[in-house]
Amino acid sequence: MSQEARPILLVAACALVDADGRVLLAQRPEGKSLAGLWEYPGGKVEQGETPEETLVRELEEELGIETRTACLAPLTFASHTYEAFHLLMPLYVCRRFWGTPQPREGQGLKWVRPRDMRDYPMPPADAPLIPFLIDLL
Ligand SMILES: Nc1nc2c([nH]c(=O)n2[C@H]2C[C@H](O)[C@@H](COP(=O)(O)OP(=O)(O)OP(=O)(O)O)O2)c(=O)[nH]1
Repeated sequence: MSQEARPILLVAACALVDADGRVLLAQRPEGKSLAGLWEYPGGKVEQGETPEETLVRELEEELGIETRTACLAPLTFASHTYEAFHLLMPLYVCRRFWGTPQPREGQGLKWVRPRDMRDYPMPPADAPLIPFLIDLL
């Protein structure tokens, strides 16, 4: 696919942080692209949504937790070219949420210290974001 034809895909992602400064990673289930890799919860920004609204929706759908747009602080972003699209992915930090994350879509879940994240294979867009979390936490 030529550079011009590759669309930009906007995906909002969230580093949920617990009281011990650990970040929740979710393992992409079998059958999805990038299956088995550990990612930040989130998803595609739908028409008419802000990225913050996307995250409030996705965190509820994927993990069964509640948060608010005001509880999402922008940290950094990924800009990465995949075969079929160019991913633009703002990464937010959320320390204030209600409920305990549940694997509602059959995904693996793990609370991980940022310095240990390199032990978890992640999509290529995600690894460059780890130092920002190490600095923050
Ligand atoms: N949610 C999330 N998606 C990520 C991360 N890193 C990364 O490259 N992605 C990519 C994977 C997907 O191509 C896209 C997010 O799509 P999605 O999570 O909403 O939808 P999906 O699982 O149905 O994806 P797909 O099977 O359609 O590719 O962004 C990440 O840390 N979190």
